[in-house]
Amino acid sequence: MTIPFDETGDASQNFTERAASFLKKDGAAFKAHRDELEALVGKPKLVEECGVFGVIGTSDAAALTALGLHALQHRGQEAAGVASYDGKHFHTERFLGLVSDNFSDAGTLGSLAGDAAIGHTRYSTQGDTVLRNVQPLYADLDQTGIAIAHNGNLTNSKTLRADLVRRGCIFQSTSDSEIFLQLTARSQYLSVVDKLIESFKQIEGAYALTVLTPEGLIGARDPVGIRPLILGDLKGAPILASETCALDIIGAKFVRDINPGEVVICKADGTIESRQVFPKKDHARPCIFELIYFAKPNSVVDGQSVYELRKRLGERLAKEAPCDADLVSPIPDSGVPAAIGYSQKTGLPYEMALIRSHHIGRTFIEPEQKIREAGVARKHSPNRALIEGKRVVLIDDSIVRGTTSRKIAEMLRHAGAKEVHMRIACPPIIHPDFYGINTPSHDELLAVDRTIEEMRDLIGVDSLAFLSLDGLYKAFRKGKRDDDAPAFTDHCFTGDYPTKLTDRDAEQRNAMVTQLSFLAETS
Ligand SMILES: O=P(O)(O)OC[C@H]1O[C@H](OP(=O)(O)OP(=O)(O)O)[C@H](O)[C@@H]1O
Ligand SMILES: NC(=O)CC[C@H](N)C(=O)O
Ligand SMILES: [Mg+2]
Repeated sequence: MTIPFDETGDASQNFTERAASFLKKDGAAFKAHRDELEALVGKPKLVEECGVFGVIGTSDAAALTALGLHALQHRGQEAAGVASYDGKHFHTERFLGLVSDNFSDAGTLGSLAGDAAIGHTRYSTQGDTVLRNVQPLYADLDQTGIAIAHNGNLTNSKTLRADLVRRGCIFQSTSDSEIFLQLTARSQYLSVVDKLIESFKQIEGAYALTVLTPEGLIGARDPVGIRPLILGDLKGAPILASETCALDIIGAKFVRDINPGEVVICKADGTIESRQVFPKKDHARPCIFELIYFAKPNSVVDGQSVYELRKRLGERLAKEAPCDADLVSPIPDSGVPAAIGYSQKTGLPYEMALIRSHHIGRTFIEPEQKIREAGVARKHSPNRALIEGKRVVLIDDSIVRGTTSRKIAEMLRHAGAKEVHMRIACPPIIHPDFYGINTPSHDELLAVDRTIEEMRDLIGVDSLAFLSLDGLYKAFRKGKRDDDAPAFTDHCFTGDYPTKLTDRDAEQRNAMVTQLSFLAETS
């Protein structure tokens, strides 16, 4: 079988060996950079939005899962894990660090026996970056087992946890995702699928799940469809993944999105049973930030090309906020498609004012501010020869804490730019997120309680403009935002949260247990 990842592979090796060697080559440069960064700022807690994957009914299930996770690495750089099932036993391997750091030897992949596997790359939202929180999480149930990989964040997990602990449940992690296992274990239903579905009835918040059970590979998406989950097919073997880029790497076909509130049960013979466990909605309300930042540009999310959507954001931005400048440059990587759209619409030349190191990942999803700052400084360097004496308009997808924009503006000025302007391809982010993007507090967000002029001054640019909310919806071809039934989960701009926020409300009333565990998180 020749698939995109191993066109240059060694034909004398088996599939697992080729997958391991591909991951090893790809990981070496990244690892070198991580070591360098660690020497500079101390040991980082590697962190990043999670990616999930699952496959059933094929040999090499674990190797395919590791490749899928590698394609989803942009969603979580903190930790990675794979669980497999061989018909009798579950096997798991979970590590802190990148997929390529830990799944690049055939021995590790080979120990994950069976024709079904799931995997997870982690960007932590609840629970520190320690091994006990690394997914897939596994639990023994009555007469069977279950392994689970969760993308998203639950908004009532602390409340449920406190209640379960009072009733004698023993938690093994501080991750919100363990709630699925605890509630599933307590259900009186006979089948694992029914037990799991019963757990969903008590859970609030965002989840896209891949779950491994002896009854099959299960996929589930929360009733709103906040986080993405797709179904694919590899020569009759069902695949579940966060994004289509994970199908491309293994040569699998896209079948369809999993619907909000839907559970699919995939069997080893390729059959797929679908259950709509929450009322069917006309459309999902996916998190708008997936399209703006999280998803890979070559992915297709809810039927739309992420690259094309981001280009349209740039075109719309050009219409709303033109700029008198000599050149347009992206803040790479996520600013690139919008900058292309902005350049094409305005006619200003598209140039690279910043050169991006290929050995450093995403910085926003790093867990600590000092790592984020060092990351931006080492990831981007100015293209002095191009920008000296020029008026530059920089395009980025978003400003969250302002770490990137502040550093980059300073960098371009030092490199001799005559003017530095900034255009942002989404509105100001003024509300925290509780669904899987780690911005749970108002205080961290640059745009909270600041005017555009105050932000401009703080960032240190000559002018600053953001895309309007209407412009965002129009660029995504959704017309004007329908306030009664918005097409997206867009609370970061509007404050309109699509689920209850039980834990947040309890915290505001000071009615919440804040110390989840008495075991030090370093253990
Ligand atoms: O205002 P901030 O808190 O800095 O966050 C916003 C920045 O972070 C993201 O980039 P990141 O480096 O994470 O990823 P990218 O390489 O995909 O652009 C995003 O694209 C913005 O550049
Ligand atoms: N970003 C995510 O999807 C995180 C998943 C889960 N809440 C965790 O912290 O591990
Ligand atoms: Mg960026």
